[in-house]
Amino acid sequence: MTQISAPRIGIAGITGRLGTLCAEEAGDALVGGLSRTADPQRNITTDPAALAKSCDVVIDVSHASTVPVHAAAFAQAGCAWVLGTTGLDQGAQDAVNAAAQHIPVLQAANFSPALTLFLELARQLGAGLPDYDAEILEVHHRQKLDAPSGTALAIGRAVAEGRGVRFEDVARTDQNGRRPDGAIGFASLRGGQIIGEHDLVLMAADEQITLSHRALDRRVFARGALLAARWLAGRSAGLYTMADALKR
Ligand SMILES: NC(=O)C1=CN([C@@H]2O[C@H](COP(=O)(O)OP(=O)(O)OC[C@H]3O[C@@H](n4cnc5c(N)ncnc54)[C@H](OP(=O)(O)O)[C@@H]3O)[C@@H](O)[C@H]2O)C=CC1
Ligand SMILES: O=C(O)C1=N[C@H](C(=O)O)C[C@H](O)C1
Repeated sequence: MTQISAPRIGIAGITGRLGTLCAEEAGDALVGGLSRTADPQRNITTDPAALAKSCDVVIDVSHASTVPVHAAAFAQAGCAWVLGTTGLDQGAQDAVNAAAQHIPVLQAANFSPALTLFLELARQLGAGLPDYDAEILEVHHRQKLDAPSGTALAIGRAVAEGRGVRFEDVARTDQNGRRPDGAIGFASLRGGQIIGEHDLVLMAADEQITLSHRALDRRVFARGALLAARWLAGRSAGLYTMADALKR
């Protein structure tokens, strides 16, 4: 691994809510971005291969449908990839895993430092309270496209991992019928301009515990994405997490 001291950064989804903030946080390190509409004056292209050639690392906060194409282009160019886009289907996730054989990829549904620690606490709660009913509630702005949020799914995976069960066997998004033992349930609310709220609730007959996170400023994600990009550029190929980047 050759750590790059001042990596050149590109942003996929640069015109979006989070992409705009990432561009601001990148400052002079920003090389350009990806959009469905090119803007040569800002070095915004529609071609992922062209962006990747001019960058050491791309922060990707765009749309799940772009993931397979980005995976192939960035792997081909040898460009590091910080992937924050959520709503990936299994095909897109397979493309991410394949790219990580060739380039360093840091995938995080949530770039917040506190939320990253939340995942570790969720794992511990899952392990320590294996028989409690686990429910995850997430609330987001009215424009959000995917549900449950990527973060909610990551919290659910952490609880399942703590319990030593396959997430796919216990995840429950449909609340109809009697609650199966061991299920990990999800509920989503959409409205207003809520930046991102996540609660993990573990319930027994005689007590309950709630772990809560509230994003108060979307910039927390942008700052985390930049930290991840600077940490990732120049690393060996592999699939990394936000927890890796935050290790002291
Ligand atoms: N990891 C994290 O911490 C966080 C992750 N996210 C995730 O980042 C992603 C972007 O979020 P956000 O910035 O709020 O979203 P926006 O919709 O504001 O931005 C996404 C951008 O992606 C581009 N895009 C490319 N292809 C498509 C497509 N088919 N449909 C829609 N947009 C497309 C659009 O740019 P153009 O029109 O110029 O092509 C758009 O502006 C989401 O998946 C979200 O869940 C969000 C917050 C935090
Ligand atoms: O779309 C958003 O806004 C957010 N998406 C991420 C997710 O799906 O978990 C992270 C954050 O909650 C904001």
